[in-house]
Amino acid sequence: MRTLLTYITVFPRRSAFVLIALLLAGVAEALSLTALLPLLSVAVGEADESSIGRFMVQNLQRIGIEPTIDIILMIIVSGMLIKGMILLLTNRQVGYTVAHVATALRLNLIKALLASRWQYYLRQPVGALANSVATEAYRAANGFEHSVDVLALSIVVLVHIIVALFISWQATIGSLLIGIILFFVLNRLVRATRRAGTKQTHLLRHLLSYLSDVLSSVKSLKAMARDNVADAILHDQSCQLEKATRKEVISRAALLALQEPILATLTASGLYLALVVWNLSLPEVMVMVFLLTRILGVLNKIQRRYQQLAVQESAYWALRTAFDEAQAAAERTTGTLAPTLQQGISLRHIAFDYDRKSIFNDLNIDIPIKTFTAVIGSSGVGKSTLLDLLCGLAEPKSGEILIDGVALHNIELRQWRHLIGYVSQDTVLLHDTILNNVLVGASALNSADAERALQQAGAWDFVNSFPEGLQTVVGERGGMLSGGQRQRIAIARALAHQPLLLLLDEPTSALDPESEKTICETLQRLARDYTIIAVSHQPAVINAADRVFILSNGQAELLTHTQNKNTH
Ligand SMILES: Nc1ncnc2c1ncn2[C@@H]1O[C@H](COP(=O)(O)OP(=O)(O)OP(=O)(O)O)[C@@H](O)[C@H]1O
Repeated sequence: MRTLLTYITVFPRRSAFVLIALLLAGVAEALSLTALLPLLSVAVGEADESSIGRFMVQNLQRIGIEPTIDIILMIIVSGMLIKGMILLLTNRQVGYTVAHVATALRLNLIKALLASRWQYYLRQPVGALANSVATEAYRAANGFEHSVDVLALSIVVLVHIIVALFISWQATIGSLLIGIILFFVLNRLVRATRRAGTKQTHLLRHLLSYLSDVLSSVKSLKAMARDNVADAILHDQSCQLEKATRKEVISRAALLALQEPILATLTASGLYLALVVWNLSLPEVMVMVFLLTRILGVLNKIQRRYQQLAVQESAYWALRTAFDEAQAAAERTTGTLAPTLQQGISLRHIAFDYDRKSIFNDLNIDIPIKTFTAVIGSSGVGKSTLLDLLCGLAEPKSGEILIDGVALHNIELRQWRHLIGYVSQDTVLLHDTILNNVLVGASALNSADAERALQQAGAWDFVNSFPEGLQTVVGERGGMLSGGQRQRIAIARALAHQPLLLLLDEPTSALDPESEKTICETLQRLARDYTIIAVSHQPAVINAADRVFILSNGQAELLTHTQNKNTH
């Protein structure tokens, strides 16, 4: 019930549309079948005493239609045709709505995740995210369909009951009692399905997070013949998932199989009472049988839909939890000022911790514009963290980052990031063309910008030598290119939008000396117009830089030229 109400409040307009459409179809069916049986029996002169039959005959006669057999049959057929038409339109609307709900859930989650704090994002397993976006969103959208269906069918059963009460209140009450007994007897199966659905959601998340981790490191695992370790764990998780799926299918099949015989037994008992114990007339019994089957048929349908909802709802709640958590971890954007970079960047007394691990305790760095600064230091000292602080992916515990004298927390963060070109330590390209890899996320740029950036990054010669040129597809994670080629494409990506500040994390670690020299010359040339900060261990980069900072003990020291020479 909670899921049903939540769906309706989250998607009120869509729910109302679908509900009305399903209701119209259901009510058309209820009226055409339930009300026309007594009408038919009145028309053929059977002793049907029901008020609704007489009421309908009188009304037909009032508008000049004599309720003969052929007219009545035509009315029944027309009623069913109208119902069919309404159902067709309804199903179309339901289809559109399910697709819309799935898309909305996906987009909301992706948006919330991308807007979350970097530290939060880092903790999210990629496979679980892929699972949320792909399978959970689809299952949750199906859950939406089932929940609206349950609601619409409940209203239809109410219409059936109201019409039926006019025909025979005893038969109606009897049907309802049987329906309620059936509902409680079989509800255990619905609960079992819900448990299986929740388990499936949980297991699928684990399985897919693990799978994506294994797939991203498959090369080294294969090379060491350790792929069987992954296989064993994946096999175990897949078996558990299979078990949960089996339970769900069994509960679903059991509900379907048990509904009919239990219904038949209860109906037969009712008939026995009616015919033998209460000695009711045959027309009365016929009406009673008809009502029993119709009302119980709809009640059964409700229970089956409810069971389907029970399987799918866990996907919705898992998705909702992921969305709420991502929203709670949204990046705080306190700043409103438009950024400029005409003087320089200063870090003043910066302290920064990861949980309880102190990385910086008193970091002071000045970076004038149009300079090439290299940052060195032993592994794990905090070089990448420094870049994270500069682009606002991490926030200092205390101290200030000043951009042209303005504190970064007073600057509009997205505008500041638009001024940055960033090359990360691990170059992972998209499985797409070189052109799209360079222009990704910058819709205002075109192939001329990509070509210029590739030339600046020293990548144009090899790109141009490919038969497909810019349209060459680079393979999964850029696997069809060498490490150095991938790195140069990543540098081109950072240069494509002509940023003012270039942040490079080990930009030449995968390059041969010749390519490294080209990149360093490029960086020196770019430093005439841009401000460049490069984290690196490579002597070539350190030599090319105008200034070198060494990080140690949570602080930074500017090396003199002689110290610089001595460090390598
Ligand atoms: N998201 C994180 N959560 C917790 N600790 C982290 C996180 N990222 C990095 N660290 C820790 O902070 C320290 C500094 O990490 P950082 O990546 O900045 O080092 P680095 O100097 O760039 O290292 P390397 O030269 O090896 O790339 C490391 O000890 C690392 O384990």
